Amino acid sequence: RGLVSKVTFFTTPRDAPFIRASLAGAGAAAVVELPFPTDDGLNDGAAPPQSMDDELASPSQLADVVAASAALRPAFAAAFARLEPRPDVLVHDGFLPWAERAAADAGGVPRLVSYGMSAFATYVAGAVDGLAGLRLTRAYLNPPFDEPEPTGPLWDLVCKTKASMDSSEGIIVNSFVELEALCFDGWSRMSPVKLWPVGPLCLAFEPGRNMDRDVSDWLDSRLAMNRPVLYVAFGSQAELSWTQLEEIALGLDQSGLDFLWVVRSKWFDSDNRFENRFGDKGKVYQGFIDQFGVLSHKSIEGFFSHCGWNLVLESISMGVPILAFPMAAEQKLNAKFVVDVLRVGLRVWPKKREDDMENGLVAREEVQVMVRELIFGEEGKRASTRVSELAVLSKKAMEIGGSSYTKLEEMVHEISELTRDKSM
Ligand SMILES: O=c1ccn([C@@H]2O[C@H](COP(=O)(O)OP(=O)(O)O[C@H]3O[C@H](CO)[C@@H](O)[C@H](O)[C@H]3O)[C@@H](O)[C@H]2O)c(=O)[nH]1
Repeated sequence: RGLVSKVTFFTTPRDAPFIRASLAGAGAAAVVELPFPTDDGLNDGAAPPQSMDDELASPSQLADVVAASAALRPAFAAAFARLEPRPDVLVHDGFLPWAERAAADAGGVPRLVSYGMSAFATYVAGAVDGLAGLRLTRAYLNPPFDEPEPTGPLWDLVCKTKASMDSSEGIIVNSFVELEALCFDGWSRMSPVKLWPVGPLCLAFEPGRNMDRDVSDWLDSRLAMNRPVLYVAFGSQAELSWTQLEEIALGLDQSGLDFLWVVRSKWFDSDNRFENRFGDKGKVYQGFIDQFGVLSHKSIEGFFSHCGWNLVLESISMGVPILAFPMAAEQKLNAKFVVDVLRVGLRVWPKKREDDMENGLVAREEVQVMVRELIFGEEGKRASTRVSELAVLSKKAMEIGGSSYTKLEEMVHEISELTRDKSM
């Protein structure tokens, strides 16, 4: 929108087509590809995935993927040094802490860190003080963060990430002031590094551009019959046991609701135990779907999901209440925020069973009762009203003069001042 004159994206050849497609029509944006080195074993079969979008990637491999990405630093530094004119700012993902040294080596280029989590989770990760009216226990954290003295590769990664954020000029958050006001206030009391909420970024796009015809036809048919649809998707990285998948399948089937369920390819075994299983009421989709498009469809009245932060924002932006089934990363915190703070959703709870004492299963009865409560129950109705209000606020935030638009302007202005001061 004319705030920045030139942007260069650095990415790997694997992700470049996706970045280019997203930038179509975005004007002065260039893409530079940085291939992974081939002589360090990264490309052989035993190597970790090179992206968390990889079908093989699991949350436990995050630290491996990040460590592998450090091999890109020499190529990045060389390409960065060749940029003309010299860049005013480097924006990098929070999970690339090696970018700090690259920026220092390039003569101290100021950095902004783009961090994928909510302001709430970002605040909790660094906070000493609690947030008023909110009770959190270690049960809302996943290993190793629920330990009194965490250790291990994930802990080390989070410490490095935090250090690179603390030494940056600011942190870009996909959120908006009105959604997490309490957390932005709490953060500004705790840290001199500014948080810049410039989202929900999904609203920069028109939803439904890449909808599969088969999916939109099926959703249209439900709308025509006035049958609400529950959308079910647990993200690309969820690791669900067969037993748990079966409980979900039985619960959905017994709920009598119409549902669209996106499943990972690896969940399809040779028996194809999900395809054609639910008849006309349950559509199973295998692979990557246009999720934002699905959420924007008028037939969708609830989202049963793992509560990754991006989908939480997409669901809120489209006014769809959430049934939370948090699994990995900071998803339990997101679920807490969605259910108890924003009050735009409900949550399923695992039941301890003798055969699964460690994690407990979310049982079919729980699934059946809670999906119906979300769509038809009193609590679901309240969540639906509240999420519709937040959907309006989210769109206002992204409009010209809205809070996220204004924050973006302020951020660019501050960085320009900083570079001007440095060059004087
Ligand atoms: O078939 C699919 C699957 C995903 N998506 C999109 O991909 C993104 C997925 O992001 P998110 O909802 O945050 O889920 P994860 O990929 O699981 O996110 C990881 O990263 C998030 C922060 O960036 C954390 O909040 C999560 O806990 C962590 O699992 C969203 O925009 C989805 O709409 C699709 O469009 N189609």
